[in-house]
Amino acid sequence: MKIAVLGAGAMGSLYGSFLSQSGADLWLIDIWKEHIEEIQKKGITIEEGEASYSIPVKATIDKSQVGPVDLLLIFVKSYQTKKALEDLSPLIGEETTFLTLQNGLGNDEAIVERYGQNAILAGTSSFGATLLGPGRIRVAGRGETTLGILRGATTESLEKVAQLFRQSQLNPRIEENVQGPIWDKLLVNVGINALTALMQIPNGRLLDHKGLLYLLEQAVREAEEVAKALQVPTSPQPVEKTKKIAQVTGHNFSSMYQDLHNGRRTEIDAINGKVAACAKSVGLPTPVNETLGLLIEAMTEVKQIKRNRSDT
Ligand SMILES: NC(=O)C1=CN([C@@H]2O[C@H](COP(=O)(O)OP(=O)(O)OC[C@H]3O[C@@H](n4cnc5c(N)ncnc54)[C@H](OP(=O)(O)O)[C@@H]3O)[C@@H](O)[C@H]2O)C=CC1
Ligand SMILES: CC(C)(CO)C(=O)C(=O)O
Repeated sequence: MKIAVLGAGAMGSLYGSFLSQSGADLWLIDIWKEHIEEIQKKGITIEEGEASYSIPVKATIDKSQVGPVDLLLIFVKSYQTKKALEDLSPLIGEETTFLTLQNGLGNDEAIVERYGQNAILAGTSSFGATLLGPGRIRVAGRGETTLGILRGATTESLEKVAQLFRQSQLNPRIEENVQGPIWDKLLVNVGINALTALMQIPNGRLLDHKGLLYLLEQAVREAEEVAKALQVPTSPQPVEKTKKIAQVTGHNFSSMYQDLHNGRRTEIDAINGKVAACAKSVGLPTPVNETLGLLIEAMTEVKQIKRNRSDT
């Protein structure tokens, strides 16, 4: 199978290097020249626990070098998705299947809007990774990959992708309705990410303060009500699950904390912002999610974080 990963950051490099070990013809594509040049020279260097190892992977900034692929895995940040989908003609043929494992809502819609004629898969990843520098990532933890059909794909093609993920130690789990796990993950991010970013605290500290815990619970409950109204089959007890994850990842800094800390934009629009937007469409109030969205937006301005040329 010929595969391209668009967005070779923390997660793209992790998935790309693992998938390449299954023998797939795999390409990493990114806009960051220095990173790609380092991968071309040394492969992806992975730190995991005390171990450090390198996996050779083909990498390029030039899509025309790759040609049409069977599977295109999108791993840019959610605010980069629309722009990243613009110029994919060298990679896309009639048989190309898209796959998004990005966080938040709206990535799948953006792919459907532009490439609705192609087969599209979606899912979630509970692996964790950080980009350390050009050609180098740290795998923070291994988890599982949920996979499901969004549009146009056959169960055979989904199983073929799952089989490849199995061989690549990416622990796939096929889901009948993939919106369920996408929202399950969203509910956790809704409760943890913005609050930790605003307070500049690790995840576990949310549990130590009555007020923060209240806001976490309210944000998740509001989003749960929206999911119910939209008839998304989420798992039970999302508030308890979110608190448990805050506890288990107690010393970790959330991705939104890290983005703000590193002077980057956040995925707030695809997380709390999208919950608030979906709520409006079904006539539900989401005051806590709206407030968190406004505060992160203000913080982004206060820190004078600029949009990249790759963002929408
Ligand atoms: N990191 C994690 O542990 C997890 C992340 N996720 C989700 O996965 C997604 C990716 O996250 P992550 O890997 O951390 O993000 P990163 O920012 O590390 O990686 C994204 C990469 O895509 C590049 N990029 C941007 N636009 C384009 C484009 N048009 N074409 C090619 N490459 C482009 C970026 O370059 P530049 O930096 O120059 O913009 C960057 O190198 C997000 O939705 C995130 O929420 C999900 C689970 C865990
Ligand atoms: C689960 C959690 C909150 C872990 O930090 C996460 O997914 C994130 O930081 O984006």
